[in-house]
Amino acid sequence: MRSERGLLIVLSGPSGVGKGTVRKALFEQEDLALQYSISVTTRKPREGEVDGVDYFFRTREEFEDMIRSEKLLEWAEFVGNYYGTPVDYVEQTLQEGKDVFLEIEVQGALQVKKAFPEGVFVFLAPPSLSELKSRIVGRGTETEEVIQNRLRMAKEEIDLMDAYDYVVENDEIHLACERITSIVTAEHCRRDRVAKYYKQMTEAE
Ligand SMILES: Nc1nc2c(ncn2[C@@H]2O[C@H](COP(=O)(O)OP(=O)(O)O)[C@@H](O)[C@H]2O)c(=O)[nH]1
Ligand SMILES: Nc1ncnc2c1ncn2[C@@H]1O[C@H](COP(=O)(O)OP(=O)(O)O)[C@@H](O)[C@H]1O
Repeated sequence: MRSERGLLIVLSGPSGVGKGTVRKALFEQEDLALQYSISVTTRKPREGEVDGVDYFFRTREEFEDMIRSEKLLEWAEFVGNYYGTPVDYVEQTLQEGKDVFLEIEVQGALQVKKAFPEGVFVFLAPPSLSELKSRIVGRGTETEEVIQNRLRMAKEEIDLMDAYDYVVENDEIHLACERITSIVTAEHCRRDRVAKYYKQMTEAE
């Protein structure tokens, strides 16, 4: 039997570790049936990014309005831009019994943990800091100054690893995906078993 609410899965970790890449690979696995929560950001779209698909691209005024009207489950300012998760989509989708997947930075993940301690928190870790730097540089989307800022933040973020339920190394994309898939499957099993025994106990009362 399946518990009614969906699972909230939060993938976080330092910029450049491969969160976006691993998330895209995970969403190619249809059997997982994860629902991706599209974030709102004030960052300018990169080439090829589409509003409403990659992000909801908004102005700072629009974003601050969303904060004031409590439309965000969490939000953070990251390297000069705002990023946030629309709360209604997450709530509605979990209510429908579907699993919601967030891919967010570390400060936001810690806020979600306070609001949804029952969520599954996964930290994606680089094989090493030098590999992390090569990935950010290799992506070629950031200036040297932004790269230095992101690396500085990465060191602070790695310090917060311990707050997560799981740490998954992103050495190879397919291996990281397999590990996350196993985590989701195991968490479903765990919740289903708890729900089964809970039901038996309440029926026996
Ligand atoms: N807190 C928070 N972080 C987000 C959200 N959406 C994306 N991020 C994170 O913001 C950081 C910067 O994202 P982005 O500018 O797209 O760069 P990239 O992920 O490094 O390619 C990444 O660590 C994202 O995971 C969100 O809704 N909330
Ligand atoms: N396992 C991996 N091995 C080698 N390169 C990777 C791996 N995962 C991601 N990358 C590369 O690292 C760079 C950063 O990945 P990205 O998904 O944009 O990171 P994030 O979303 O965490 O900022 C990209 O160029 C991507 O192709």
